[in-house]
Amino acid sequence: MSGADIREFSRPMTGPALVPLIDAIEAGEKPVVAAIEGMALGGGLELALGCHYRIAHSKAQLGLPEVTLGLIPAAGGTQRLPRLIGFPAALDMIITGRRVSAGDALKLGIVDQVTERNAGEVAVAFARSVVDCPLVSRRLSTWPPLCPADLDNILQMALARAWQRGRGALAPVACVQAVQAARLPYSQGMQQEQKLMSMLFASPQARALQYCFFSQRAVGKWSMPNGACWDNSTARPIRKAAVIGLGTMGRGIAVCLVLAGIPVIAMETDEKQLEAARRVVMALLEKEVQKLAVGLHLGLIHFTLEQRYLREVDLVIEAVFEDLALKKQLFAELSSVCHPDTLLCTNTSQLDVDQLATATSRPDLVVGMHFFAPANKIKLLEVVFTSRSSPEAVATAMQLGKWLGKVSVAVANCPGFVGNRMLRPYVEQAGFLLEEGATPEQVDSALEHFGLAMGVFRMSDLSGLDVGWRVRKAAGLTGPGVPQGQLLQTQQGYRYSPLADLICQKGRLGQKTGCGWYLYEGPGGHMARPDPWVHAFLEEYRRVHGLQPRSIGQQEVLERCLFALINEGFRVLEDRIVMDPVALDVIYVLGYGWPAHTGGPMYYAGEVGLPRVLGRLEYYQRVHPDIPHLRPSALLRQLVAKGSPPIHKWMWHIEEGSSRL
Ligand SMILES: CC(C)(COP(=O)(O)OP(=O)(O)OC[C@H]1O[C@@H](n2cnc3c(N)ncnc32)[C@H](O)[C@@H]1OP(=O)(O)O)[C@@H](O)C(=O)NCCC(=O)NCCSC(=O)/C=C/CCCCCCCCCCCCC(=O)O
Repeated sequence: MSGADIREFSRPMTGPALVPLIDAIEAGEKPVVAAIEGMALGGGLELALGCHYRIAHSKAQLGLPEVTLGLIPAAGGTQRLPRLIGFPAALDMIITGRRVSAGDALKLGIVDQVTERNAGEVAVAFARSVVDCPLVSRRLSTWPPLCPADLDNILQMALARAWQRGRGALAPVACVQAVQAARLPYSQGMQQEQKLMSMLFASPQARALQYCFFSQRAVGKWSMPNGACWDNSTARPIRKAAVIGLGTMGRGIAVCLVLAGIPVIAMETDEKQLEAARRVVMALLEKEVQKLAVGLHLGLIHFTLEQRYLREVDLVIEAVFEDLALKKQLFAELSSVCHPDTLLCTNTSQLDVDQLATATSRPDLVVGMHFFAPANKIKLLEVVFTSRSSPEAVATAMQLGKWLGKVSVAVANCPGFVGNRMLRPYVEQAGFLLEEGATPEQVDSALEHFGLAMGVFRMSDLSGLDVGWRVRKAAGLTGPGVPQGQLLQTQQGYRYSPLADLICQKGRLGQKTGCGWYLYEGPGGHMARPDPWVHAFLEEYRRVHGLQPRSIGQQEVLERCLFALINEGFRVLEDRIVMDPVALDVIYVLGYGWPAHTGGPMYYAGEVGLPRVLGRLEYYQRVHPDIPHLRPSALLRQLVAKGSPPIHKWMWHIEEGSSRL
C-alpha cells in the first residue's frame, strides 16, 4: 500500500477518513497484524503503525515520503513513529522521506518480524500465536514518548537540517515541528499534526511538489513527431554495454551500469588513464556495496584498451573528450568494430548528434544519452533523438535510463538540447550583471535564496570554466582571430561579456585549479570563498571600459537570470524540442538543482503569472535592446494574449508548422 491516491488531494476528499479508522483498529480488542509485502508508504505505513504487530517480507520497503509531496505524515505518523523508534530515527525518516528495507525496519524496531515466505501466511500464524496476549502494550498511541535528555538539541539540529535541505521548502520544517509535538500526550500531538497538515495541504508548494511527482512519471510516456511513442515501440534488452572514454563522466556512467547489474566493457586508449579510471571506479563501487549492503559482482566490469571487446556489446556509450571531429572519427570506427545491431550512444552535452549519426553506417541506431555529473548520483537522463533515430533506439535508451534508476526525458536534437540550451541565457545574464556592478557572491546568494542548489558562479566553478570557454570558442564568440569589439562588447551583432573568457585566460578554471569566480582551499577544493582578486579584476574591468557600477537588487538578479531561462524554455516549446512543458520542469528539477517546491521553471512561470513574466522581459528588453535573450518569445506573448491558460494547455497554442524538426 503506497499511501493516499495523490490525485485525490486536488479533489474533494471522500471518506472514510484515515485517522479515525487507524485509531479504531488500534483501540480494537482483536489483535491486528499488518502483513507487509512490497511497499508500505505514507498512509500505508501509518495504517501498519496503528496495527498491533507488523510482519514484513524481506523485500518490502517502508517509508513516509509525504515530505516529497509538500506534506507531513498526518495520519498519526509523526506521533506513533517517534514513540516506536525514538526521535532521532523518526526525524531522519520523516524529514528525508527515505524508504528503509525490511531488514533495516527490523533493526529500527518498526517491524516485529521479517520473513522470506508469504507475509500474509506468516502473519496469520503469528496472530494465532499472540491471540491470548494482552494488547494494552501494543497500542503505540498510548506509549509515553521516548524523550532523550538532549531532545531539545536533537530537535534544533533537525530543524537546521530541515532548513538546509529544504532551501525554502515548508514541509521539512513542518515535519520537525510535528515530530516535536510527539513529546505531548497523543491527542494534543495529533491536534498539532492536523494543524500543520491543514497549513501545508492547500499550499502552493504542496501543489508544485505533487505536480513534480506526476511530471516525473509523465515523461516516461514519450513520443516523437513521427508518431513513435512509448506504447508502440519496443526496447531491446541490453545484456552487455560498453563505455568508451573514462574521464569523470565515463567513470560515473560505468558505475551506474554495474550497479544496475549490467556487464560493462570500460575502454580507454591510454594505459595510464585506464589505470587511474580503474582505481576510481572500483573505489566508487566498493563504497556503494558497503552503503547499500548488497552483494555486487565487481567482476561485471572489464577494463580494456582493446576495441575487439566491443564486438560483443549491445550498446556503446561514448564519453570521450567533447570534440566533434574526435567523436565523428570514433563513431566511424565503431561502425566497423561493433556488431551491425549495436546501438551507438553519445554522452555529448551539446554537440550535434545528427552529425555523429551521419558518421556511422547506422544513423537509425544513434541517440544521445546525456548524463549529468556526477553520473552515478544525478537522477536525470536526456535521451536525444535525431530525425533518423529509430523508435527502437529511443525506446531502448529510455528503458535503459529507467533501469539505471534515472528519470529519462526524450528530447529532440538541437544545440545544447534542453537543459544546456536554457542555461545559456541564464549564465549570460549573470555575466552582464557582473559588468553592471554585481559580484559573483551577490548573484549566487540571490539565486540560492530563491532555492537553487547552487548559484550560477559556484556551479560554473564546479563544472570547470573551460567547458563553456571551449563551447564559446567553437561557436566563434572568442579565441584567436575573433575581433574584440568595443565595450560593452558585441559579438556577432549582440552584447557579449568576455569576463568568463578573461578569467579563463588567467588560468582560473574553477575548483580544479583552486580558483575561478571564487577562491578555494587549493586545487580540487570545494569551499568557495569570495575572492578579493575577482573584485579588483571586476572593478578594473569596469574602470577601463567606462562602466559605472550600480547597486543591483535581488529582484533584478532573479528576474533577469530566471526569466531569461524561462523565455528560452518557451522557445524550446515553440521548436517542439519536447512534447510538453513538464519535460523542461523535470530536467531542471532533477538535473540543475531547481527547487522542486516551485515545480520547475515553466510551472513557476505560471505561478508568477505569465503576464508578469512577459511584462518584466519587455521592460528589461527596453533597457537592454542588445540582448536578444530578453526579447519575449512568440509563444509567451501568444499565451498571455489568450488569457494565460494553464500549463497543460500551452502546447495547444503552438502554431502548426512551427516545429524545426
Ligand atoms: C513506489 C511507488 C508506489 C511505485 O513505483 P513504480 O513501480 O516505479 O511505479 P510508478 O511509475 O512510480 O507509479 C505507477 C503509476 O502509479 C501512479 N501512482 C503511484 N503512486 C501513486 C499515488 N500515491 N497516488 C496516485 N497515483 C500514484 C503513478 O503516477 C503511475 O501512474 P501512471 O502509470 O504514470 O499513470 C511509487 O509510485 C511511489 O513512490 N508512489 C508515491 C508514494 C507516496 O508518496 N505515498 C504517500 C502519499 S501521501 C499519503 O499517503 C498520505 C496519507 C495520509 C493522508 C491523511 C490525510 C489526513 C487528512 C488531513 C487533511 C487536512 C486537510 C485539511 C484541509 C482543510 O483544511 O480543509
